[in-house]
Amino acid sequence: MTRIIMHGCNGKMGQVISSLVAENDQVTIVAGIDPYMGIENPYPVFETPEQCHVKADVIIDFSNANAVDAILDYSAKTSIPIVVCTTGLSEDQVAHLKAISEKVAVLFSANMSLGINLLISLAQKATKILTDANFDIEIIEKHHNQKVDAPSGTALAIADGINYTLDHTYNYKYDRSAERIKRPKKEIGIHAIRGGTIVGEHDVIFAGEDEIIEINHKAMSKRIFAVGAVNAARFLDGKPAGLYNMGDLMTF
Ligand SMILES: NC(=O)C1=CN([C@@H]2O[C@H](COP(=O)(O)OP(=O)(O)OC[C@H]3O[C@@H](n4cnc5c(N)ncnc54)[C@H](OP(=O)(O)O)[C@@H]3O)[C@@H](O)[C@H]2O)C=CC1
Ligand SMILES: O=C(O)C1=N[C@H](C(=O)O)C[C@H](O)C1
Repeated sequence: MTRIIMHGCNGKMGQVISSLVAENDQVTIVAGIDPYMGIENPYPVFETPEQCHVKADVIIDFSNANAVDAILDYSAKTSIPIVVCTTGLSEDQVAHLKAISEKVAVLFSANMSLGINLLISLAQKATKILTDANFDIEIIEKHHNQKVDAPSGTALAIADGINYTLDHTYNYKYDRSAERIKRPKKEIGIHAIRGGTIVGEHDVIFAGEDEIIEINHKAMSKRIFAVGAVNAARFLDGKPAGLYNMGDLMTF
C-alpha cells in the first residue's frame, strides 16, 4: 500500500485524485496540504508542509508554482519521494527540483497522460524527416479559463522534446505581433488559447509546401492525469534518489 501526501488536495486535480484513490486499494491518501480549507476530506489537511508530520511513502503535487519550492524542501528534508505535476515553474525552480533529486526520488512531468507522452514520441519521430523536408513546426494548446500559466507546461514539453531531436537549435516564438518579418526556419511557434471548460488540447502542426501533418491530443477529462499521477506515485515508492519522468513508466 502506497501512502500519499496530496499537495494541493483541495484543488481540481487534488479532488479528482482523492476520488480515484478512494476506489484503489493499492494506494491511500494519509494527509493533504492546502491553504484552502473549505472542503471535507477523509484525511487530515494541513495549511503548510511544516505542519504535516504524517508518515508517507510519496508526495503528489498538483498545486501552484508559488507553492512548489516549499514542498520540494519538505520532500528533501523528510526524504519522501515526490511526483511534481504543477506547471509554470521557473528555470530556478526546475534547478531546485534537479538539486533535490540528488537526495530523494523526484518524478517531474507536465503531463501525466499516456496519450501526450506517446504524442511527444511521435512528434520526435516526425521532426527529423519533416524539418529536413523544410516543414515548419507550430504548437497550439487550448485550456479552460481557470488556468493561470501560459503556454501550458505540456506545450513546452512537446517543444523541448522536438528541439532535443534538433540538437536544441530551434528558438521558441510566443508572439508574432511585435515584428514585421517572415517566419525564420529554425523556430517553433507556441500559441495558447483559453476558454470555458476545455480540459486540455494540444496540436502539433508540421506545415510543408502544399501538405500539412498534424498530431493532436484531446483530454476528455482530468481523470487521465490523475491515473498517471497515481501510477507515478506507485512507481516512485521505494525508488532511490534521482530524476525520473513518465518515460520511465512507459515504453513506446
Ligand atoms: N502534469 C499534469 O498532467 C497536469 C498538471 N496540472 C497542473 O497542476 C496544477 C494544479 O492544477 P489544478 O488542480 O487544475 O489547479 P487548482 O487551482 O484547482 O488547484 C491548485 C490547488 O493548490 C492550492 N494551493 C495554492 N497554494 C498552495 C500552497 N502554498 N500549498 C498547497 N496548496 C496550494 C490551491 O489553493 P487556492 O485555490 O486557495 O490557491 C488549490 O487548492 C497546475 O499547475 C496545472 O497546470 C493540471 C493537470 C494535469
Ligand atoms: O492546467 C491544466 O488544466 C493542465 N495543465 C497541464 C499543462 O500546463 O500542460 C496539463 C494539462 O494539459 C492540464
